[in-house]
Amino acid sequence: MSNDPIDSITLRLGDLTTAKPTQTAPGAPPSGPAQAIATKPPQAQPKAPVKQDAQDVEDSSNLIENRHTVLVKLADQQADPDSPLYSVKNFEDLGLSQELLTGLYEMKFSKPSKIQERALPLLLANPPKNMIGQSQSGTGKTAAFVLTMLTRVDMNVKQPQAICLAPSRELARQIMDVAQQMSKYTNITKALVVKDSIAKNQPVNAQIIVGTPGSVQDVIRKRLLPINNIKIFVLDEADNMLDQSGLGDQSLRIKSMLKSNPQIVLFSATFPENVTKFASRFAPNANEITLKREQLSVDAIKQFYMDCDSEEHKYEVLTNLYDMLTVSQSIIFCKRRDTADEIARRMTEQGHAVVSLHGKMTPEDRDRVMDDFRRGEFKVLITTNVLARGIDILQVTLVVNYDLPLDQQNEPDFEAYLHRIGRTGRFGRTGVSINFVHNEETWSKMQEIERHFERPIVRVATDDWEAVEKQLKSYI
Ligand SMILES: Nc1ncnc2c1ncn2[C@@H]1O[C@H](COP(=O)(O)OP(=O)(O)OP(=O)(O)O)[C@@H](O)[C@H]1O
Repeated sequence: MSNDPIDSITLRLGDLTTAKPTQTAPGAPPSGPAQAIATKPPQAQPKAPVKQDAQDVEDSSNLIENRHTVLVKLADQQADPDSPLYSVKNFEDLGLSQELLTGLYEMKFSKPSKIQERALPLLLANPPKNMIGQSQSGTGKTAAFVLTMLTRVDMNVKQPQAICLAPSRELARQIMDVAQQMSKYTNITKALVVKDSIAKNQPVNAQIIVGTPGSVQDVIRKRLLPINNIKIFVLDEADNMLDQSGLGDQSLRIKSMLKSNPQIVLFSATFPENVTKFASRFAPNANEITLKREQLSVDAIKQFYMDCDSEEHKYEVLTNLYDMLTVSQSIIFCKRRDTADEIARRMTEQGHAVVSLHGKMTPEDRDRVMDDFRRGEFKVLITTNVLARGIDILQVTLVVNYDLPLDQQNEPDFEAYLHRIGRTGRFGRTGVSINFVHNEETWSKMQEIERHFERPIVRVATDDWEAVEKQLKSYI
């Protein structure tokens, strides 16, 4: 088995002999070398002197130290050909406009990851070609498709030109946030189309649309969103969007309504066999960047399991874990919404700063909870598979599978597992995932997962908390 994704990544190209990289984003002509771009970090505003005690001083120097360490580690990884973050090129070599580059540098993106370096020239080439792109969780797929959507916009056309669909409102909001930041130095207009985000009967004329399938389908059907000028149609978490009966039907229906022959772009960390054929039909003659199964896991995510005696013992182990560890932020995944609520209620009673989020909540509550968690007001988010995919919060260093992810046949859901643990260990950071098993059946399902990804899931004792602390602390 090769550990080098560059050697073993499969790159299937369509006929590129006539393709040229797009040089500019319309309305954003290139000028001058990259060095001319605003690369300096924004100047800190002078503040009135504040009294700091010794603890404060220590904390802020730690922060600087941590950020420095992360950046150094990232630079090392981006220079390591074995890493999915490796690249030989710079963003300036990838055919992006000056304005987008300025946005990127302000976001502290200094070098592309492997998927960005490989996918962007193919995505931006003319005539446009479809793309099926796969890369490990947290390796920067969002930037690849958001930059493509932004580059495809013709500023003279004041109508929607790019649609991106995502499986959850939280992910759609996050993608919109990335698009806002990346396009900060352009005049490109954007609209989020999720439940309750658009006033009733209000037309949607923004150039970039990001949303969930149901809501987007709804505004198109009501003829509130003109689709004659759509040039690019992106499905993030594409395997999920094409597989799930509801989302799959909706995505397919939206695609069939688009008569402008848009470029189809599918991205995900996983493309299980049962959807690859459908994906190829959905995005015909696509350039394909795919990974082998054994390349899917992010090695920086250390995987553990804890042997519990019973369902109730799982809760006890969970609270012991949180009493012992100082985790910056973490996500606990449960199978059912009521389990998520119940654990949140009990842990809150015991004094932990936790919150739950699931599909039964109102959109307003979901947004509030997510925003609070992003701001760090809660350290623990308890949720279901609704947040398994795409959510990017760098402070999350621990993921707990309180219930193992199982599919409708009660078999291990390998894709959900990979996406869940991928909420940590983002873009070169380390992370820990812990699976709770409590009987023969869950233990054997966990072993199937271990065999599937060919990565060890290491046992952590539940009777010697000192040992547990030692074992986990260095990673979290
Ligand atoms: N070139 C880059 N330089 C620095 N940071 C980057 C770069 N590209 C992406 N990032 C950061 O890496 C993190 C992960 O990126 P992103 O969310 O796009 O991953 P992903 O591949 O879409 O993951 P998932 O499969 O979980 O959806 C984000 O915080 C993003 O801002």
